[in-house]
Amino acid sequence: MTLDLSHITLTYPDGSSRLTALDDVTVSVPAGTVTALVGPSGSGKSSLLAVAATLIIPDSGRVVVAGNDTTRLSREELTDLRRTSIGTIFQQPNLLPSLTAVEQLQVVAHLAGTPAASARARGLELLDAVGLADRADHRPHQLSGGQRQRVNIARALMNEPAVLLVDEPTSALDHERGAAVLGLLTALTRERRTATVLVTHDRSQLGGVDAVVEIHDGAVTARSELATTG
Ligand SMILES: Nc1ncnc2c1ncn2[C@@H]1O[C@H](COP(=O)(O)OP(=O)(O)OP(=O)(O)O)[C@@H](O)[C@H]1O
Repeated sequence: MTLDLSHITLTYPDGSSRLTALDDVTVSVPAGTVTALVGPSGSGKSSLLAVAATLIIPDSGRVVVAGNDTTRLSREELTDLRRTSIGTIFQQPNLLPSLTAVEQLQVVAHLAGTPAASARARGLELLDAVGLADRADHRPHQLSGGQRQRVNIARALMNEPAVLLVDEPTSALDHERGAAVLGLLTALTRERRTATVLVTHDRSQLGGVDAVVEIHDGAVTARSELATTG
């Protein structure tokens, strides 16, 4: 398993008491597969993703990323793990307006200490993998919404993460572009062997995923394994 969340409980302050956002949630995601996390608004999906990203430390439970038990890591080691092993893709691409597509990717590699020439080569390779080889020198305002989300996906893969965390990546796209982005995410998950978690409201988007975990009021209420090719 490349991502193991076991017995995660998370509470938030709520006036004089606490609100239980996650209640003993266990999810394991093998390399090369996509697990969809579905559930109504407020059910705890984003909280679980933030726990998996090691951005929120749960009250109890264990988060193991690429074999690293994160509860045992120092703050510096966690930062390092996030940079090297976890890719995140959120609803809005959040690209830097003044940088070209390939430069968006190079920044990530630069922060991880990769030499500039190899970062550019890898950036171009990834833009090719997401179908944007001919848009490498375009800035965000020169790209469509779907193309911006593809740059975002390529950027998340720049440091070869073991874990890919994806939150509603198609919410800003029409159905056709959304389906294309999801198809791409599934294909890249298989090809690059990431353990991918996909948060979605939309059940029509579950076609290519390997497993579905349903969450209600912070607890897992159903799980199903679909065709696994990973
Ligand atoms: N920082 C916070 N402080 C207090 N309560 C929070 C905080 N973040 C989330 N919550 C609460 O925790 C519960 C789970 O929220 P979460 O954002 O994880 O749900 P979600 O399933 O991702 O919802 P949505 O689909 O609307 O994004 C909700 O009741 C929410 O109000």
